Amino acid sequence: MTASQLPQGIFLTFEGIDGAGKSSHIERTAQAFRDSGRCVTLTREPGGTPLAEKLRALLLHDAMDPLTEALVAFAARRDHLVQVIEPALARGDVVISDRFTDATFAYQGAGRGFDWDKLCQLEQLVQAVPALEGLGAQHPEAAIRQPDLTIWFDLPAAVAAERLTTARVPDKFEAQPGAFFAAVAGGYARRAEAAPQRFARIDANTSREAVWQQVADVLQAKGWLQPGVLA
Ligand SMILES: Nc1ncnc2c1ncn2[C@@H]1O[C@H](COP(=O)(O)OP(=O)(O)O)[C@@H](O)[C@H]1O
Ligand SMILES: Cc1cn([C@H]2C[C@H](O)[C@@H](COP(=O)(O)OP(=O)(O)O)O2)c(=O)[nH]c1=O
Repeated sequence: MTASQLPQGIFLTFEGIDGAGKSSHIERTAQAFRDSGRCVTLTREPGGTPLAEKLRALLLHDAMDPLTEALVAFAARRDHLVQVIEPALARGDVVISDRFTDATFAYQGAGRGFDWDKLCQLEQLVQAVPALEGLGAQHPEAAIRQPDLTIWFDLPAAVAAERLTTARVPDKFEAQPGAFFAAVAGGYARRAEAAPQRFARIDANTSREAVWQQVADVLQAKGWLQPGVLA
């Protein structure tokens, strides 16, 4: 199959505070794309490559200042982009990542208070990829790799905290107080406001099936999936 015969790759990210419900729907989303005949690369951040997974362990468990956290997160992202995401998109895969750069803005920016403009500089540096070189002249936002769609599971921090009390042993971030997650949620809202064409907000404060129906409606509205595979 020549390059021109490959399907157009799709880059889809799931975002939201810990406990918002991302993991509960990401595999079902991947399977819906597989059932529609697409190859899927299902991945996560921080992580997705052996090196990025080592950096994940440091990020989730070692004490760091916000700049250090941001640099570790973006270092993991660069390896993830180069080793996994870009090759998968070039093959025409549907890449579904549990978290991406919006999480860095939400957690290190809004949650930890790190400078938003400096995060934008890191975003421009790390997400510049050969496939998009030269596109920035006409459309600056097209100059770097960004998700085609970000599904944002929006949930009040207090509800997320209730869901997590028995769910799992908390990592460094999950052990943060409620006010931290309220700030993180605000960070996601700020990113969504700045890029409304890229974000689809899901009201995650409802039943699993009602959340799934919202996800299915978004994917169907994009024309990426037909109703039959979303049952
Ligand atoms: N719609 C929902 N209503 C109630 N509990 C939920 C819902 N969705 C997920 N959960 C539960 O909340 C916890 C966190 O869900 P998870 O999908 O792991 O969230 P995330 O991946 O965003 O951290 C899990 O125990 C999960 O079973
Ligand atoms: C991608 C990313 C994640 N994080 C945080 C958010 C989460 O608390 C944590 C990743 O954990 P999470 O995605 O919730 O995985 P799990 O379901 O295994 O807990 O890392 C950042 O602080 N910055 C980032 O750039």
